[in-house]
Parts: sequence; structure tokens; C-alpha cells
Amino acid sequence: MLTLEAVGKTFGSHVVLDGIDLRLAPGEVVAIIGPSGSGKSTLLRCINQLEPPTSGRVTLGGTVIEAGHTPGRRELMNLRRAVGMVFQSFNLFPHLTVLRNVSIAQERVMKRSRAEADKISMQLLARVGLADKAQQYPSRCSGGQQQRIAIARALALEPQIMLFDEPTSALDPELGLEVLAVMRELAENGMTMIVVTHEMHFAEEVSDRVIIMADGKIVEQGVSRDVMRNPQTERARRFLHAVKDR
Ligand SMILES: Nc1ncnc2c1ncn2[C@@H]1O[C@H](COP(=O)(O)OP(=O)(O)OP(=O)(O)O)[C@@H](O)[C@H]1O
Repeated sequence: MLTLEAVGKTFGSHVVLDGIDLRLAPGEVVAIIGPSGSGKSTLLRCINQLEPPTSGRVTLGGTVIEAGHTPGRRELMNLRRAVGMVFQSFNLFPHLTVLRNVSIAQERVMKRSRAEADKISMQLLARVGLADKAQQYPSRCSGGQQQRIAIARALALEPQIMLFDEPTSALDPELGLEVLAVMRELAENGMTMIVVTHEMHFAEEVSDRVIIMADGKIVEQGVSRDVMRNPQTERARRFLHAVKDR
């Protein structure tokens, strides 16, 4: 469903992504781990073209985007709609209630009526355990609650795939667990997901596949438990050893 072929990204002379090939099946959950600066966030940003790749091709559903060809408005819109993104910082609108935060893009992007959008938002807030917060403002919610609202907001646009960029790194461990529980529920219900994470437990236990990146390349990938417990490459071993010692 999602294919990356030889995707590269340079900033000036700095090669940040170097020939990334990736093919994701529907319902697959992939965790991307690796040292700081290895290109994990940039890879996610290249998938939804927040950062245009310098080389290669990204295909999602029927949309193909080739580096070097400026994508048309329609292609870009199709791609962005198909990809839900959750960031480390929650990026909620402070002046809107929790309910309206989840509804507003549905009205604009999906042309749902306000009543319809609010109804769907309530269902999604219930799904992430926050129906009782609908009329609050985000500032009255904990970080873990805010991140769950951000997840509900992304789900409301019915994405084909969800990308998570270190969704729990800004949270205390306990609040992070609330968010990870929601992500686990999504994974178990068949959502296709790519999760950039420092949560090694999530990588090993929840994801189907782990990808280890270093210096802009995929240095190892495979079935999560195999990679996490028995890495085959020296670079992957060194990284996992370093994080386990932390
Ligand atoms: N807009 C930009 N302009 C210039 N350099 C950038 C830009 N975005 C990222 N980089 C560089 O690209 C490299 C990879 O960054 P990226 O954020 O993708 O790494 P990461 O693996 O996600 O790291 P972390 O785990 O610390 O978030 C870094 O050296 C970073 O400084």
C-alpha cells in the first residue's frame, strides 16, 4: 500500500536519507528506531511530503510522487489526506474546545456538516477514553490527554496510514503509557502504522517489524522480536546495546 523506492534527502551537502526502500502491507505496524540524527523524522516527513525528497519515489494507494517533479495540488492533497500524522508536540488549537479541535478539519477537508463532524468526534474521543473532556479546552488536559486528542483528530480524516513521530517523548512515563495503550488498540484493530519511537518495549511487543536506521540508511530490519533480541549487524547490535544500557 505504501512504497518508497530509493528515497534520498539532502540538506545542502548533508546526506540525511540515502536510498531508502520500504514496502508496507495493509495493517502492518512498523517501528523505526535508531540513534539521534539518523534520519527517522526526516523519513516520515518525506512520506507525506512535508519535506520533499531529493530523489526517489513515494507511492501510496494510487498516488505516485517522484522527486524532482513538483507534485500537483490534487496529488499532494490525496497524499496528505491518506496520511495521518501525530507529532511529539500535540499542536492543538488552544482557543478551541477538545471537540472542536477534532471536528474542524473534518468540516474543512471532508466537507462534513458541523453536526456530523461533532458526532464522529464524540465517537473518536470515546475511543481514546476522553468523551468526558469534549467541552474542555486543551490547556485543561494533561499531555497524555492532549496527545490522545491529536490521535483522535488524525483518525477523524480516515487516513489509510498513521505516522507517529516520537509521540510519547514529551510525556512523563505514566502519561506516555496512556498514549501507547491507544496506539496498541489501533494496531490491534488493523491500522497501518509507522512509529518512530524510543520505546523499545513498543517496538518489540506491538510492532510487526522493526527497522533500525543509522546515518540515513536502513541498517537492519525484520520481525520485531528477532531484530530486538538477536540483531544480525554490528551497527544494530551497537545501537541496541547502547539503549539497553541507558
Ligand atoms: N530542515 C533541515 N535543514 C537542515 N538539516 C536538517 C533539517 N531537518 C533535519 N536536518 C538534519 O538531518 C539529520 C537527521 O535529522 P532527523 O530529525 O531526521 O533525525 P532523527 O533520527 O529523527 O533524530 P532524533 O531521534 O534526534 O529526532 C540531522 O543531522 C538534522 O540536523
